[in-house]
Amino acid sequence: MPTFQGPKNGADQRIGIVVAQFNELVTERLKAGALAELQQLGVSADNITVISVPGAFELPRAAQQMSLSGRFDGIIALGAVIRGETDHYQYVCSQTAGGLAAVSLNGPIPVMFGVLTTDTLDQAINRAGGKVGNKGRDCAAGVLEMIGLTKLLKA
Ligand SMILES: Nc1c(NC[C@H](O)[C@H](O)[C@H](O)CO)[nH]c(=O)[nH]c1=O
Ligand SMILES: CC(=O)[C@@H](O)COP(=O)(O)O
Repeated sequence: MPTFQGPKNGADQRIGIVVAQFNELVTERLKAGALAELQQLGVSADNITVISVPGAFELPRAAQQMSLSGRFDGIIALGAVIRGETDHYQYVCSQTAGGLAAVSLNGPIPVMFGVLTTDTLDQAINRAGGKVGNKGRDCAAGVLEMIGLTKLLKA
């Protein structure tokens, strides 16, 4: 049975990265991981645009503007939502995830969900280059694959 997997070669791919500033101790590490992986996969630094937003809740709007600009082939959205004392966490997580999913589903290009949603700072750091890995790196590899699939299935 044939299965399709998009190429992970980044040559000529134009990538938008939108990063939340909230918990920047974590999100800067996610960004570094994404940039390192994109470079290793052959994406030119000239083809990467990074923009920052205040927090995860603002990621979907920025991703939508990037998606509709026509200037990108794929988007990586990075953030770190860490539970506090109230139920605010639930609203931020659900609206951020739902908003980014809608931009990816309804827009012309793929959007990768690189938003950590954790109970503690340690859990977030462990997933931003610590012992569990780097979600930014994961999203970088994934966005190239999704771009390849998008182009393959559009053809
Ligand atoms: N608590 C966290 C937030 N909260 C801020 C929201 O994302 C948003 O910027 C604000 O409600 C204004 O619209 N953001 C994170 O990224 N991470 C958090 O842990
Ligand atoms: C995820 C959040 O918005 C959270 O950091 C806010 O903290 P708190 O619930 O203690 O106000």
